Amino acid sequence: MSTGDEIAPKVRSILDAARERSGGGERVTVDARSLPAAVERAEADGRVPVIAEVKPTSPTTEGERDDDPVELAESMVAGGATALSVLTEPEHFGGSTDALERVRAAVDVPVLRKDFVVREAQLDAVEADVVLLIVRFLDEEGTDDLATLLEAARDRGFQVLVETHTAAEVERALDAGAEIVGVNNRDLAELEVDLETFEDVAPEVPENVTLIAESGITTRNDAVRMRGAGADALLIGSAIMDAAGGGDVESNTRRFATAGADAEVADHPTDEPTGDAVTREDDE
Ligand SMILES: O=P(O)(O)OC[C@@H](O)[C@@H](O)c1c[nH]c2ccccc12
Repeated sequence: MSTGDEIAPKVRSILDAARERSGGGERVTVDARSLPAAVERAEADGRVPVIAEVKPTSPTTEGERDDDPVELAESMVAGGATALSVLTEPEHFGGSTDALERVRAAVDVPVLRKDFVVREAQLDAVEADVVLLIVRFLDEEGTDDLATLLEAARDRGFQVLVETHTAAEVERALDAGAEIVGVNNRDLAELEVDLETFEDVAPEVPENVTLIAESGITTRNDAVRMRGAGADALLIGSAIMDAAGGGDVESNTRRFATAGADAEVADHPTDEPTGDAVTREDDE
Protein backbone atom coordinates (compact mmCIF):
# COMPACT_ATOMS: atom_id res chain seq x y z
CA MET A 1 0.00 0.00 0.00
CA SER A 2 2.75 2.39 -0.85
CA THR A 3 1.32 5.83 -1.49
CA GLY A 4 4.64 7.56 -1.89
CA ASP A 5 3.55 10.25 -4.32
CA GLU A 6 1.26 11.75 -1.73
CA ILE A 7 4.16 12.78 0.43
CA ALA A 8 5.17 16.45 0.18
CA PRO A 9 8.46 17.00 -1.71
CA LYS A 10 10.08 18.43 1.42
CA VAL A 11 9.18 15.30 3.35
CA ARG A 12 10.33 13.10 0.49
CA SER A 13 13.75 14.71 0.70
CA ILE A 14 13.85 14.12 4.48
CA LEU A 15 12.99 10.48 3.93
CA ASP A 16 15.54 10.01 1.20
CA ALA A 17 18.19 11.45 3.49
CA ALA A 18 16.99 9.19 6.33
CA ARG A 19 17.23 6.08 4.22
CA GLU A 20 20.82 6.94 3.38
CA ARG A 21 21.87 7.45 6.96
CA SER A 22 23.75 4.61 8.54
CA GLY A 23 23.29 3.11 11.96
CA GLY A 24 25.26 3.73 15.08
CA GLY A 25 27.70 0.87 15.01
CA GLU A 26 27.43 -0.94 18.28
CA ARG A 27 24.06 -2.12 19.51
CA VAL A 28 22.73 0.08 22.33
CA THR A 29 21.10 -1.11 25.53
CA VAL A 30 18.94 1.46 27.27
CA ASP A 31 17.69 1.72 30.82
CA ALA A 32 14.69 3.83 29.92
CA ARG A 33 12.91 6.39 32.10
CA SER A 34 9.21 5.59 31.84
CA LEU A 35 7.15 8.08 29.84
CA PRO A 36 3.74 6.79 31.00
CA ALA A 37 4.92 7.05 34.63
CA ALA A 38 6.14 10.62 34.06
CA VAL A 39 2.76 11.49 32.53
CA GLU A 40 0.99 10.09 35.58
CA ARG A 41 3.24 12.04 37.94
CA ALA A 42 2.49 15.26 36.08
CA GLU A 43 -1.24 14.62 36.29
CA ALA A 44 -0.91 13.84 39.98
CA ASP A 45 0.63 17.22 40.69
CA GLY A 46 -1.77 19.12 38.50
CA ARG A 47 0.43 19.81 35.50
CA VAL A 48 -0.69 19.35 31.93
CA PRO A 49 1.71 16.67 30.65
CA VAL A 50 3.80 18.49 28.07
CA ILE A 51 6.54 16.90 25.98
CA ALA A 52 8.57 19.95 25.01
CA GLU A 53 10.56 19.65 21.84
CA VAL A 54 14.10 20.91 21.24
CA LYS A 55 13.70 21.66 17.55
CA PRO A 56 16.19 24.26 16.26
CA THR A 57 14.33 24.58 12.95
CA SER A 58 12.12 22.59 10.55
CA PRO A 59 10.92 22.73 6.95
CA THR A 60 7.86 24.66 8.14
CA THR A 61 9.64 26.95 10.61
CA GLU A 62 10.88 30.42 9.89
CA GLY A 63 14.28 31.06 11.39
CA GLU A 64 16.53 28.84 13.45
CA ARG A 65 17.44 28.84 17.14
CA ASP A 66 21.06 28.12 17.81
CA ASP A 67 20.87 28.25 21.62
CA ASP A 68 22.65 25.48 23.47
CA PRO A 69 20.24 22.50 23.49
CA VAL A 70 21.09 21.75 27.12
CA GLU A 71 20.09 25.27 28.17
CA LEU A 72 16.86 24.99 26.21
CA ALA A 73 16.15 21.59 27.76
CA GLU A 74 16.81 22.81 31.30
CA SER A 75 14.52 25.79 30.74
CA MET A 76 11.79 23.47 29.51
CA VAL A 77 12.10 21.30 32.60
CA ALA A 78 12.09 24.41 34.81
CA GLY A 79 8.88 25.44 33.03
CA GLY A 80 7.23 22.15 34.01
CA ALA A 81 7.87 19.90 31.00
CA THR A 82 6.98 16.27 31.76
CA ALA A 83 9.35 14.93 29.12
CA LEU A 84 11.49 16.27 26.30
CA SER A 85 11.74 15.51 22.63
CA VAL A 86 15.04 16.18 20.89
CA LEU A 87 15.40 16.27 17.13
CA THR A 88 18.39 14.27 15.95
CA GLU A 89 17.76 14.76 12.23
CA PRO A 90 20.67 16.93 11.07
CA GLU A 91 19.81 18.15 7.59
CA HIS A 92 16.29 19.55 7.85
CA PHE A 93 15.78 20.11 11.59
CA GLY A 94 19.19 21.24 12.82
CA GLY A 95 19.32 18.32 15.23
CA SER A 96 22.12 15.99 16.31
CA THR A 97 22.65 12.82 18.30
CA ASP A 98 25.22 14.77 20.29
CA ALA A 99 22.54 17.24 21.39
CA LEU A 100 20.32 14.39 22.55
CA GLU A 101 23.13 12.73 24.46
CA ARG A 102 23.99 15.94 26.28
CA VAL A 103 20.36 16.77 27.03
CA ARG A 104 19.66 13.31 28.41
CA ALA A 105 22.69 13.54 30.67
CA ALA A 106 21.55 16.94 31.98
CA VAL A 107 17.89 16.26 32.85
CA ASP A 108 16.06 13.48 34.64
CA VAL A 109 12.82 13.45 32.65
CA PRO A 110 12.28 10.95 29.80
CA VAL A 111 13.79 12.03 26.49
CA LEU A 112 12.32 11.13 23.11
CA ARG A 113 14.55 10.79 20.09
CA LYS A 114 12.81 12.57 17.23
CA ASP A 115 14.08 11.26 13.93
CA PHE A 116 13.09 9.27 10.89
CA VAL A 117 14.19 5.79 11.88
CA VAL A 118 13.48 3.39 9.05
CA ARG A 119 15.97 0.58 9.65
CA GLU A 120 16.93 -1.38 12.72
CA ALA A 121 20.60 -0.34 12.69
CA GLN A 122 19.55 3.32 12.97
CA LEU A 123 18.20 2.59 16.45
CA ASP A 124 21.79 2.29 17.59
CA ALA A 125 22.79 5.87 16.73
CA VAL A 126 22.20 7.12 20.29
CA GLU A 127 20.55 6.16 23.58
CA ALA A 128 17.19 7.69 24.43
CA ASP A 129 14.23 6.76 26.62
CA VAL A 130 11.73 6.74 23.80
CA VAL A 131 12.16 6.44 20.04
CA LEU A 132 9.74 7.61 17.41
CA LEU A 133 8.46 5.31 14.66
CA ILE A 134 6.26 6.87 11.99
CA VAL A 135 3.71 4.45 10.55
CA ARG A 136 3.38 6.37 7.31
CA PHE A 137 7.04 5.95 6.45
CA LEU A 138 7.33 2.25 7.16
CA ASP A 139 5.49 0.87 4.19
CA GLU A 140 8.07 2.08 1.72
CA GLU A 141 10.83 0.32 -0.13
CA GLY A 142 14.08 0.16 1.74
CA THR A 143 12.46 0.33 5.19
CA ASP A 144 11.92 -2.30 7.86
CA ASP A 145 8.33 -2.95 8.82
CA LEU A 146 6.71 -1.46 11.89
CA ALA A 147 6.36 -4.63 13.96
CA THR A 148 9.98 -5.59 13.34
CA LEU A 149 11.28 -2.16 14.30
CA LEU A 150 9.02 -1.97 17.34
CA GLU A 151 10.35 -5.23 18.63
CA ALA A 152 13.95 -4.34 17.79
CA ALA A 153 13.55 -1.09 19.71
CA ARG A 154 12.03 -2.81 22.76
CA ASP A 155 14.75 -5.45 22.71
CA ARG A 156 17.20 -2.61 23.21
CA GLY A 157 15.19 -1.22 26.13
CA PHE A 158 13.56 1.71 24.33
CA GLN A 159 9.93 2.68 24.75
CA VAL A 160 8.33 3.44 21.42
CA LEU A 161 6.10 6.29 20.35
CA VAL A 162 4.26 5.18 17.23
CA GLU A 163 3.13 8.16 15.18
CA THR A 164 -0.12 8.02 13.21
CA HIS A 165 -2.30 10.41 11.27
CA THR A 166 -5.42 8.38 10.40
CA ALA A 167 -7.67 5.73 11.96
CA ALA A 168 -6.18 3.15 9.58
CA GLU A 169 -2.69 3.99 10.82
CA VAL A 170 -3.84 3.68 14.43
CA GLU A 171 -5.06 0.20 13.59
CA ARG A 172 -1.68 -0.68 12.13
CA ALA A 173 0.05 0.73 15.21
CA LEU A 174 -2.14 -1.30 17.57
CA ASP A 175 -1.77 -4.45 15.49
CA ALA A 176 1.99 -4.06 15.73
CA GLY A 177 1.69 -3.83 19.53
CA ALA A 178 2.06 -0.09 20.17
CA GLU A 179 1.53 1.05 23.77
CA ILE A 180 2.25 4.73 23.17
CA VAL A 181 0.50 6.25 20.18
CA GLY A 182 0.86 9.77 18.79
CA VAL A 183 -1.58 11.41 16.43
CA ASN A 184 0.18 13.99 14.29
CA ASN A 185 -2.05 16.93 13.44
CA ARG A 186 0.32 17.82 10.64
CA ASP A 187 -0.46 16.13 7.40
CA LEU A 188 2.69 14.91 5.66
CA ALA A 189 1.20 15.35 2.20
CA GLU A 190 0.48 19.08 2.44
CA LEU A 191 2.38 19.87 5.64
CA GLU A 192 -0.72 21.58 6.95
CA VAL A 193 -1.89 21.43 10.52
CA ASP A 194 -5.47 20.69 11.53
CA LEU A 195 -6.28 19.97 15.17
CA GLU A 196 -9.43 18.19 14.07
CA THR A 197 -7.18 15.31 13.02
CA PHE A 198 -6.56 14.42 16.64
CA GLU A 199 -10.23 14.84 17.53
CA ASP A 200 -11.23 12.49 14.70
CA VAL A 201 -8.62 9.81 15.36
CA ALA A 202 -8.39 9.80 19.18
CA PRO A 203 -11.55 7.70 19.71
CA GLU A 204 -9.83 4.81 17.89
CA VAL A 205 -7.19 4.56 20.60
CA PRO A 206 -8.03 2.37 23.62
CA GLU A 207 -7.82 3.77 27.17
CA ASN A 208 -4.82 1.68 28.21
CA VAL A 209 -2.66 3.20 25.47
CA THR A 210 -0.80 6.43 26.24
CA LEU A 211 -2.15 8.90 23.69
CA ILE A 212 -0.18 11.92 22.56
CA ALA A 213 -1.42 14.89 20.53
CA GLU A 214 1.36 16.05 18.24
CA SER A 215 1.94 19.28 16.32
CA GLY A 216 0.14 22.53 15.82
CA ILE A 217 -0.58 23.26 19.49
CA THR A 218 -0.01 26.99 19.53
CA THR A 219 -2.24 28.42 22.22
CA ARG A 220 -3.47 27.39 25.65
CA ASN A 221 -6.85 26.98 24.01
CA ASP A 222 -5.35 24.41 21.68
CA ALA A 223 -3.91 22.58 24.68
CA VAL A 224 -7.27 22.54 26.46
CA ARG A 225 -8.93 21.38 23.25
CA MET A 226 -6.52 18.46 22.76
CA ARG A 227 -6.86 17.43 26.40
CA GLY A 228 -10.62 17.58 26.05
CA ALA A 229 -10.35 15.26 23.05
CA GLY A 230 -8.49 12.70 25.14
CA ALA A 231 -4.78 13.51 24.90
CA ASP A 232 -2.78 12.10 27.80
CA ALA A 233 0.13 14.32 26.80
CA LEU A 234 0.88 17.11 24.34
CA LEU A 235 3.95 17.24 22.11
CA ILE A 236 4.78 20.88 21.52
CA GLY A 237 7.72 22.21 19.54
CA SER A 238 7.38 25.43 17.57
CA ALA A 239 5.25 27.35 20.07
CA ILE A 240 7.79 26.66 22.82
CA MET A 241 10.93 27.13 20.72
CA ASP A 242 9.56 30.30 19.11
CA ALA A 243 12.38 30.29 16.55
CA ALA A 244 11.21 33.51 14.91
CA GLY A 245 10.68 35.48 18.11
CA GLY A 246 13.44 34.00 20.24
CA GLY A 247 11.09 34.09 23.26
CA ASP A 248 11.61 32.66 26.72
CA VAL A 249 11.40 28.89 26.51
CA GLU A 250 10.76 28.42 30.22
CA SER A 251 7.70 30.64 30.34
CA ASN A 252 6.51 29.30 27.00
CA THR A 253 6.58 25.80 28.47
CA ARG A 254 4.87 26.92 31.68
CA ARG A 255 2.09 28.51 29.69
CA PHE A 256 1.12 25.06 28.36
CA ALA A 257 1.93 23.05 31.48
CA THR A 258 -0.56 25.21 33.38
CA ALA A 259 -3.23 25.39 30.66
CA GLY A 260 -6.56 24.66 32.24
CA ALA A 261 -5.48 25.75 35.72
CA ASP A 262 -7.91 28.60 36.27
CA ALA A 263 -5.74 30.72 38.50
CA GLU A 264 -2.84 30.65 36.08
CA VAL A 265 -5.04 31.54 33.15
CA ALA A 266 -6.32 34.54 35.06
CA ASP A 267 -2.77 35.48 36.00
CA HIS A 268 -1.58 35.73 32.43
CA PRO A 269 -4.35 37.30 30.41
CA THR A 270 -2.00 38.49 27.65
CA ASP A 271 -0.01 35.30 27.40
CA GLU A 272 -1.02 34.22 23.94
CA PRO A 273 1.62 34.93 21.29
CA THR A 274 -0.81 34.65 18.40
CA GLY A 275 -3.35 37.19 19.56
CA ASP A 276 -5.68 34.36 20.44
CA ALA A 277 -6.14 35.51 24.01
CA VAL A 278 -9.43 33.83 24.75
CA THR A 279 -9.05 30.96 27.16
CA ARG A 280 -11.46 28.21 28.03
CA GLU A 281 -10.64 27.78 31.66
CA ASP A 282 -14.23 26.78 32.42
CA ASP A 283 -13.57 23.64 30.41
CA GLU A 284 -11.42 22.04 33.03
O1 LIG B 1 6.32 22.27 16.28
P1 LIG B 1 4.98 21.65 16.57
O2 LIG B 1 3.93 22.01 15.55
O3 LIG B 1 4.55 21.92 17.97
O4 LIG B 1 5.16 20.07 16.43
C1 LIG B 1 6.01 19.31 17.28
C2 LIG B 1 6.12 17.87 16.74
O5 LIG B 1 4.86 17.29 16.77
C3 LIG B 1 6.68 17.87 15.31
O6 LIG B 1 7.95 18.44 15.36
C4 LIG B 1 6.75 16.48 14.72
C5 LIG B 1 5.78 15.55 14.74
N1 LIG B 1 6.17 14.43 14.13
C6 LIG B 1 7.43 14.60 13.66
C7 LIG B 1 8.27 13.73 12.98
C8 LIG B 1 9.54 14.18 12.68
C9 LIG B 1 9.95 15.46 12.98
C10 LIG B 1 9.11 16.34 13.67
C11 LIG B 1 7.84 15.91 14.02
